[in-house]
Amino acid sequence: MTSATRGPAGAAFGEPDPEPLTLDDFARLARRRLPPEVWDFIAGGAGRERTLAANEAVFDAVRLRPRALPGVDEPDTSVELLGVRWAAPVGIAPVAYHELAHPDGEPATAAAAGALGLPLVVSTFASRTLEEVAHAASAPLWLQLYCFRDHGTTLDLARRARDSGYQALVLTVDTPFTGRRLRDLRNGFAVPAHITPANLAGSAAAGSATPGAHSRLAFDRGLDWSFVARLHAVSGLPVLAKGVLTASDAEAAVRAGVAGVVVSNHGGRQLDGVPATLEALPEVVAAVRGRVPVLLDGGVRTGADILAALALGARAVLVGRPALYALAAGGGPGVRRMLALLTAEFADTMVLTGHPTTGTIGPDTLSPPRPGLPLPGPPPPPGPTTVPRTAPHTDRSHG
Ligand SMILES: Cc1cc2nc3c(=O)[nH]c(=O)nc-3n(C[C@H](O)[C@H](O)[C@H](O)COP(=O)(O)O)c2cc1C
Ligand SMILES: CCCCC(=O)C(=O)O
Repeated sequence: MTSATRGPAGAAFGEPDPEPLTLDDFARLARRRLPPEVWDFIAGGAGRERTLAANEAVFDAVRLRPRALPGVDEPDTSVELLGVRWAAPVGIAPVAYHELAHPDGEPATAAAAGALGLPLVVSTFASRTLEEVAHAASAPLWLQLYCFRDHGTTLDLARRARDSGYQALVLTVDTPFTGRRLRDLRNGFAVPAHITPANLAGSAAAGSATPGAHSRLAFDRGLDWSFVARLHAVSGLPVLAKGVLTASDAEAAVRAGVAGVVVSNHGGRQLDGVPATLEALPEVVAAVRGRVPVLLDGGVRTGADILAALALGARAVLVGRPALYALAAGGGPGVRRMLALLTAEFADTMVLTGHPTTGTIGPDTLSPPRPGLPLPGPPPPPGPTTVPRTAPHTDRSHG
């Protein structure tokens, strides 16, 4: 990454920004524009940031198998998720506080994603109300949920999502509290006072501007898998689990009735030292055995990365930081351009590997792992998995 005083491609500070051609270009532009502590909050990870680095490094180590004279004219990049067609197998991951990147916030992101027929997962910590985001959207919206100690707050969000036309809920299962993010601790990072979690206004969970401290006070650490059924019961919406990295958690999620699993390490922001998501994907895909779709997020930065994730069994991927970087670099039009670049790269990669549709992308699209490279191996053989017992279905609300 270039320093804050150098522009993309080494342009000296003060020169006009060149047109971004890659997602990495958007990151460089964002870094120049954002206050350093906001950049650190977005870009950073937990602990020594080993998992954060691994997410991209494992994608970088993938080697694709090309197809000579592929005979593919216009590939069909679309996929179907929960009965709905996405224009390409990529959506925007739930990311808190889009207003940190640009005052237009989540509605701008939603409009950009909608223009390309791609979904947006709205965060519990969105800086605009979920109703306002729905108003700006024209492609599927899902709502990500954290479960607060006051379950009523979370269940209300689920009902509001249903009433506003959201098509699914995404329960984040890797965050009993936010991880130890050393950059934020060193910077004393707090969300600026004018940016608030709009959907929590007036609730007991509205809390403080310091995400780490707030999560330790407000999130329900006693949550168990029975909450999946509870969310479905109050909203009627399909519920996906986000933050699954192992076969046993995948099995627990499927038994709890999820409609999908998102292989995620929260962008390296939770437990430092866990595998890169592409490494974890084969184990989860093998455990899920096709019962529900598997998505992946973490480190996806090119169209080839999307292809690699699909080759190893993901139905679709989500991008997190690139959305905020593009928003910082160019508002809604920036996000639109970022998504257009990513999907165009993916379409090119489909042609060059000989795939007319996403359905044919399989493991034979990748070269086998080479010794010494951190590449995902073949999925482990199916076998018994240890599943934590799901607690009886009780209402655990405290208020
Ligand atoms: C600034 C920031 C805020 C995030 N906020 C949330 C959130 O509110 N809920 C959630 O489930 N995940 C959140 N995530 C994690 C993302 O959903 C996603 O897992 C991760 O960013 C994917 O990795 P990528 O950024 O490398 O694409 C956040 C990530 C970032 C960078
Ligand atoms: C309490 C805000 C949590 C946002 C989040 O999930 C993240 O920063 O990774």
